[in-house]
Amino acid sequence: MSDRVTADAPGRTAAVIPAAGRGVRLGPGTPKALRALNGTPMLIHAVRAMAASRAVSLVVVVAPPDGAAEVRNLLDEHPLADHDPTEVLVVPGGGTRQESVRLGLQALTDDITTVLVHDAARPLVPVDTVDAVVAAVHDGAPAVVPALPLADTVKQVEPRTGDAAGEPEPVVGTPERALLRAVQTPQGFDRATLVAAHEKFASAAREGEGATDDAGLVERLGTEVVVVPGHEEAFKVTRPLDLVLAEAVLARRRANDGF
Ligand SMILES: Nc1ccn([C@@H]2O[C@H](COP(=O)(O)OP(=O)(O)OP(=O)(O)O)[C@@H](O)[C@H]2O)c(=O)n1
Ligand SMILES: C[C@](O)(CO)[C@H](O)COP(=O)(O)O
Repeated sequence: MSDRVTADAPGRTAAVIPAAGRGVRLGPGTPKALRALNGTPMLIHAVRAMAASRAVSLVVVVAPPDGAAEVRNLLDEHPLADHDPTEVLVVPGGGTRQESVRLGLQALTDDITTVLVHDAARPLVPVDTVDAVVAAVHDGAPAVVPALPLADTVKQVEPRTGDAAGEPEPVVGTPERALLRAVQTPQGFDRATLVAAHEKFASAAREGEGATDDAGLVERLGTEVVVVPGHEEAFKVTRPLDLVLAEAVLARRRANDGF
């Protein structure tokens, strides 16, 4: 457990964990957040990653819309350590990530002033990254994202749709890589800023014009978002090969730490 961030900031810090996705890109099966990594559901790893920060005293898990009871049972079967005071709530999610986060925000207690939003699909984020995000919010940034430089060159293309789907896509540009960052979670926010963004743009999600991350909504408000260093182990489990990588990271941790 890190001691970089202590509980002396004004108000409490909560983590909302959207875990309501199906995991279509991972392939058929159990909803992604409930699939096992080293025998433990991905969601449990993500909850433990948030609870590892001494700053986080409340976790709100956003379950699949019809899966809140199953997720509650799973959490009860995998309790946090005896001395860990973190409270864990479960609420049902929505049809998009944005909608799920909005529903999770509604479960926050009044004394929460700082909110992290962390994908269940990023189960291995190290506590130092969590604490760096919290520290930046406590230092006054209304919105903070952890991010890494890109390893690949990125091309902007003209997507092929309809009858042309599958045909080669014309390249229309190459953004300067040094100016790009691959954004991870947890993203951290002043609570009022994040809630205002989600309330203002709630209908955008329903109309297919939602944001793929929470900071994107805050940007639409015109509020500054800043970047802190992310971590390679905070990668998102999206496709089958990511499961192999996640198991390898856990094996390396076991070998290094004996946990
Ligand atoms: N309606 C949704 C969709 C996604 N998520 C959550 O948002 C996070 C990031 O989404 P992603 O990795 O895209 O997960 P899925 O939507 O499950 O994946 P896919 O797009 O492959 O179906 C995940 O923790 C996922 O559970 C959510 O809470 N509610
Ligand atoms: C929030 C996020 O993980 C930041 O990189 C990402 O945008 C989630 O995207 P997805 O489409 O839900 O995979």
